[in-house]
Amino acid sequence: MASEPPKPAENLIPSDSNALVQSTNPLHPANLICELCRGFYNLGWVTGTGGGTSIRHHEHIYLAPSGVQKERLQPTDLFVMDYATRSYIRTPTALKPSQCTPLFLAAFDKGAGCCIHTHSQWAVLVTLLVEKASGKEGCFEIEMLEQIKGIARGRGKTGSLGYFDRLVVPVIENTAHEEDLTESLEAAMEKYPDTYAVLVRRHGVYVWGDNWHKAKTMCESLDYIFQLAVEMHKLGLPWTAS
Ligand SMILES: CSCCC(=O)C(=O)COP(=O)(O)O
Ligand SMILES: [Zn+2]
Repeated sequence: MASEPPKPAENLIPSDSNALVQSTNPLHPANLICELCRGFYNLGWVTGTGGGTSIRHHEHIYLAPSGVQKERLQPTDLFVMDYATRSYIRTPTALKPSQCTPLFLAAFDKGAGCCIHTHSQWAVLVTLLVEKASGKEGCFEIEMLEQIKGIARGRGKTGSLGYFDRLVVPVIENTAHEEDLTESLEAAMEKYPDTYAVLVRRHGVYVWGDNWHKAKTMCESLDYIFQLAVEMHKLGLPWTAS
């Protein structure tokens, strides 16, 4: 998806490679990523090209290009990676894969089927408030909100968090380059094995789930909670009882 109209010879891809991304099924990952990114753009989650989403479909990883307007993605813009070998089996001409690729792969290595990265302003503001409250390292913690029930209990566990459960989302420090976040994201995943999200200070959030439906539900629930938390803070209301 170049910003200028393509020259006739550009974006020519062998037809067998196109078969990986062309389907009349709206639930095909290539169609889903385009539809999801349009929705995420309208939520302010992937503004100015940042953020995005990736889906694992059996042995294939579907990835958007880097630095493109995510709301205008077409299925033929997508990269496809073989998960086992980490080699690209579809590479659109003149495009680079998302800088978030190693972070998405970290989520897939934990069993995720979909990972969403947003630059939501609510997520960014929450990381600033956590910084203020507890110094450099920290977690966003909140309890007694109905929407917490939108978050799964943890990997290998059944069901969702309950109203009286505390939601804990680790915060990692931002880096100059997206891919350099990978090590600290993986460390946070190890330290908080039940988490489905990691906030990135002054940057946004990574949210993953067993499939696109669960990842989207949790991302929406978290964004709602982050917004509420910012408003609660402005009103002087605490996020937790203790
Ligand atoms: C304004 S985007 C800065 C880089 C970034 O944070 C990001 O998420 C990039 O994602 P992409 O998929 O466009 O490589
Ligand atoms: Zn980002």
